[in-house]
Amino acid sequence: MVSKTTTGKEKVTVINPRQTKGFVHTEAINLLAKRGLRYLNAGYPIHYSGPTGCGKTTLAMHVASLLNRPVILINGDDEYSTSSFIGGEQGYRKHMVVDKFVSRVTKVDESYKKQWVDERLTAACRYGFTLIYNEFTRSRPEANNILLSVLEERVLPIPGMASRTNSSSFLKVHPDFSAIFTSNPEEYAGVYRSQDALIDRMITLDMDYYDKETEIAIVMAKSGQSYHDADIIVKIIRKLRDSDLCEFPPTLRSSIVIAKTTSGVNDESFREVCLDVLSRKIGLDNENGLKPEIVIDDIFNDIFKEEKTVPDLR
Ligand SMILES: Nc1ncnc2c1ncn2[C@@H]1O[C@H](COP(=O)(O)OP(=O)(O)OP(=O)(O)O)[C@@H](O)[C@H]1O
Repeated sequence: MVSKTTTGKEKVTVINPRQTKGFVHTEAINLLAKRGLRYLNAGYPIHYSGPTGCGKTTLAMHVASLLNRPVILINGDDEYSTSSFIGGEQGYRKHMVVDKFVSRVTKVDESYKKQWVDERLTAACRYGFTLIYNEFTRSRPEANNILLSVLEERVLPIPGMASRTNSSSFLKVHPDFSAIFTSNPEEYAGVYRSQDALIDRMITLDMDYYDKETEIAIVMAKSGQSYHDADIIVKIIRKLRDSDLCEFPPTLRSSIVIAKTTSGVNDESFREVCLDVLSRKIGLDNENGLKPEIVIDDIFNDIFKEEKTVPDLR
């Protein structure tokens, strides 16, 4: 889907998004993309908020590709500070003039200048790229504060840059700059509560796991499984997800892994793969005291009794 380039002298990696070949379009996905584009085109940042593995990042990349601008990706991180986003003065640039105009006399004129290096937010604001800030609540709110004026006043304060460039310490945000945020409201470890002022500046579009037909279409596209087998895999995952027996509800990712590592529901390793992928989600000491094997076999029995051909699962 992406090809990467770097912006001029900066070390920032820019992704040139293209329409993905494997990207699945269904009514639910197209509607979320359309809603997002509506606000982005009106100049507002958007925020896809939903549980782990529901498809936020893939959707954000797809929406960004529709904007047809290069993309800069930031993944939220607790270690980030403001300079991780805007950049800073790094190293020196040496300027040397060697003058040999008069024979036998060499004049050397050397000067050193500190060199400003843009980081990702500065590059996106300067060139009008699309910023995808994935899982932004994993960064500390103090680090994210820099975004407040970018999103509202469309200026990026860059302390320290003015002295070097003799220009203003504010960068006017390019009119083509757009921002797409993602976060997981259910995550409680390693995340921060986002400041209200930041949330207030973006349009939050809530996501949930996709509907069954969308999940089947994605599993088929990712694995090449038949509709019949993708349907059964998705049923197993959704039953488990809705059962309240899981410590970590299985996601679309689990369906894709099972579909990609087996030849289908008749594969002799199918049950084993399901157990490998799903046991930790169920939890070894789940509250109901049920062993993962028992939970999975119950779900298999429920699902396969509806099927005409019951595969040999053991
Ligand atoms: N529309 C789609 N077309 C094809 N594949 C998709 C689509 N949506 C999601 N997927 C696939 O589903 C899986 C999960 O999607 P994604 O990584 O976007 O979820 P996420 O919500 O960002 O996850 P996390 O919260 O863990 O970051 C990925 O393998 C992705 O390729």
